[in-house]
Amino acid sequence: MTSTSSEIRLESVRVLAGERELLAVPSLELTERRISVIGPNGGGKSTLLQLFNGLTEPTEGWVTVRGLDTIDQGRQVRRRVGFVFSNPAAQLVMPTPQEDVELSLQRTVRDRAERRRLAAACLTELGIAELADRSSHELSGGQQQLAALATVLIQEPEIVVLDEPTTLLDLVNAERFTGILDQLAAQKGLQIITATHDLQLAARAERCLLIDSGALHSDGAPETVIETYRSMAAQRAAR
Ligand SMILES: Nc1ncnc2c1ncn2[C@@H]1O[C@H](COP(=O)(O)OP(=O)(O)OP(=O)(O)O)[C@@H](O)[C@H]1O
Repeated sequence: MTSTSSEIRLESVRVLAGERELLAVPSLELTERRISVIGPNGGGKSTLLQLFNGLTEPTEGWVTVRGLDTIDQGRQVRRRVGFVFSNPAAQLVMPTPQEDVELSLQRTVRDRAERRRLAAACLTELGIAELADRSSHELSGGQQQLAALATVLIQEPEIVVLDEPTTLLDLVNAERFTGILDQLAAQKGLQIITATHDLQLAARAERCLLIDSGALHSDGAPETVIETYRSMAAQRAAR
């Protein structure tokens, strides 16, 4: 895995659905290792995240990842940017976690025995070796979330984007998952970008973005941005 810092840039971006504007970001540059994205339901967090690997195409403007255009050079971008969805079942398509992780290696590792070895090592590193050959459908939401993360990490992305990764996790597993993200950023040098309603998780980032009504409302140190979000929520609840 790379240990150099990554960089995502947005310039004059607008995302429209028909006439409706879902997101507008005049200019944004993301270089920090840990970034959290918070904000009210429907504010545009997922839309923003999906711009980072070309899952969503900007209607206007452009998005680049380390100089690569997310649409024109989408394949190269997706090799660098792994995406973990909030619903892990969407990411687990094979009968078992072991097979799913092996599948992620199919294009890059030709030897089947090597794929098997690497997949097992990845599951072990995430502490879920014992789940390798269990039926994915029978795993708990939290176990599925870790298996889904394994299918992304095995591809050695430089950037990992996670859309509400801890919603299915109990306190112990949320804490464990968060520890794994900390480690990936600190030890492996990955850039980790997480959209979350878990403000404790959001606070662990170096930088926090507050997205509201399709716009970047606030951007800075997590404690400041989270405080802004709390005040905004309190005002709206009082209306
Ligand atoms: N494909 C689409 N077509 C039309 N509207 C969309 C589409 N995807 C999202 N939206 C709308 O865009 C807005 C932003 O949605 P988005 O999922 O980005 O918000 P979010 O901040 O991630 O919300 P949540 O916290 O509820 O997950 C919402 O009003 C949503 O209904």
